[in-house]
Amino acid sequence: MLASLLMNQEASVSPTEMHVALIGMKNSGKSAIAVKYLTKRFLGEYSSDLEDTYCRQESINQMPLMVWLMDTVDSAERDPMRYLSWADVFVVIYDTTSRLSFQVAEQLLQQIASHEHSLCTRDHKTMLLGNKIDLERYSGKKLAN
Ligand SMILES: Nc1nc2c(ncn2[C@@H]2O[C@H](COP(=O)(O)OP(=O)(O)OP(=O)(O)O)[C@@H](O)[C@H]2O)c(=O)[nH]1
Repeated sequence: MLASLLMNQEASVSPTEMHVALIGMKNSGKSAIAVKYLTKRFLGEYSSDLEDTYCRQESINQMPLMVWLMDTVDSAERDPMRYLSWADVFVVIYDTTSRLSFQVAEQLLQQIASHEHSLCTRDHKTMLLGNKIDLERYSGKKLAN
């Protein structure tokens, strides 16, 4: 998923670094996705309630690209500008078995769109990512139409 963002990124001006913010409702799987990107494995145990930023060096067509990944925490008390003013790429994550997490994702997409229109001239990319599809498949739980 992040690799495809990187491939798209190379089509524009070659950047030396990229800021990616993982946002979404609590428990949607942001930390799991960060851990998977960083370690290439799905780990059941990790600390997920801390907000942190990680980096990983990628190589796209032999050009180095430093990817900074902000694993955010869903908290009404924190200022969304911490990621809105920072990220080049927003990955909005929802849990495919939770309608509420999809509604939160919709609100986040609106928040990003209004930030882009009113405050920010930088070019962003935004991706909506449905997570936990394994649960949807095996438990039969899925969002109603
Ligand atoms: N079955 C399944 N479980 C997942 C998946 N992704 C995450 N989980 C589990 O869902 C729970 C929440 O995942 P987290 O990565 O902590 O979610 P989060 O969005 O970072 O949560 P906060 O940091 O509290 O906002 C954990 O128990 C994960 O192991 C997935 O793709 N499939």
